[in-house]
Amino acid sequence: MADLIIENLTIKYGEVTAVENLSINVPSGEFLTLLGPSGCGKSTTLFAVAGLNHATSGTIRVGDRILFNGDPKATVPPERRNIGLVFQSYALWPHKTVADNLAFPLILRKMGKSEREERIREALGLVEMLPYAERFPFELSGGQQQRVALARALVYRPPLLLLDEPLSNLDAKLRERARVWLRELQERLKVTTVYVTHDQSEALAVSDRIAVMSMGRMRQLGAPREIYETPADSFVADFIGSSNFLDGRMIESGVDHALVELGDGTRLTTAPGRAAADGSLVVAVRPERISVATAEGPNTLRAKVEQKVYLGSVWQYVVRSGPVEFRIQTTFEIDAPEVLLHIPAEACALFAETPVGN
Ligand SMILES: Nc1ncnc2c1ncn2[C@@H]1O[C@H](COP(=O)(O)OP(=O)(O)OP(=O)(O)O)[C@@H](O)[C@H]1O
Repeated sequence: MADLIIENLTIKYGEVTAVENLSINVPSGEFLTLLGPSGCGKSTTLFAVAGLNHATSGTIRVGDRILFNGDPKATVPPERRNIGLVFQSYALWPHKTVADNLAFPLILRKMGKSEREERIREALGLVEMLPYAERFPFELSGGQQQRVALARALVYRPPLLLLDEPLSNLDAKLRERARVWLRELQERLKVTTVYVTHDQSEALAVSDRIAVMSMGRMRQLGAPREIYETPADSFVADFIGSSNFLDGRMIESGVDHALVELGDGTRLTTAPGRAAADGSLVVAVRPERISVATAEGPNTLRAKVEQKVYLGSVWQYVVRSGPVEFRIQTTFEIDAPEVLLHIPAEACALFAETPVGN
């Protein structure tokens, strides 16, 4: 298996800069996810690694092997990159059986019949599809077809596996099961994997690390928990999970804490952070981190309950304190028109700007 190294990758389509100065190092055996909203450049990045589009500048290497460095003579064509690729559409050949679908990349590599048969058996065994070897794609469910597509990508034992929204054609239940299974398989094979999705819960569930992208740039790279709990900016705080963004101003900025004032005059002690030059800031706080308090104290505030929605496992509310409106979440029902809330200091991240980007 091998490291994937992307350095200063820029990809332009005429006036559009789809990817800008992207650098990521994916160590051997890692499961890295490119996560971001539609159009942020995830697929363009993945396609550049596969050699399916023309990068403008930068370097792409697998281990010591240069795949792209801007010099056309050094660019390795896609069929010689030896990368396993799985797309959203399974792209199986409809007129070939499952076994023949897997045989094709091996025939291209001029592999002999007996070795081919052994590899096909091994790959179908990995994805638990061995009994279906002689079926045609139309005789399989969507989930089974996706397993075959994965087996076809793995059959020649590539050092690098690229997956572009591979589960998005599956229904929600199957999708959840498939991601657990996919992650287990990847851990077993230790194949370096780059996974593209716009689904944050999928990214949090399967990845060793996540690269959050917006408008062609990487906003944050880190382990799922790090991305969720300490977002680098307000875009990440907004895109991963859900956050309240409360306008305020900096009263006191310390090394290990800050004191801010919200629009209703409430003062909150928060984690340290930045304000804009004029002292204005936004406090990002996740609905599930706000709790109902039993007595007034530091970081408590009284709010009117304006909306209530039952979501099955939790209740969600919109509450208001003066001009400050935010969402909270509880596992029990609040019946009163007013509620006393506690916002823990460590649950408050400060940013100089409200979220921008897509
Ligand atoms: N062949 C192309 N010609 C011109 N612009 C393109 C081309 N392919 C992609 N783009 C543009 O590049 C940007 C990034 O597209 P890309 O497909 O990488 O986004 P994405 O994050 O994968 O989105 P999605 O989740 O919708 O697939 C978009 O603005 C898109 O319109």
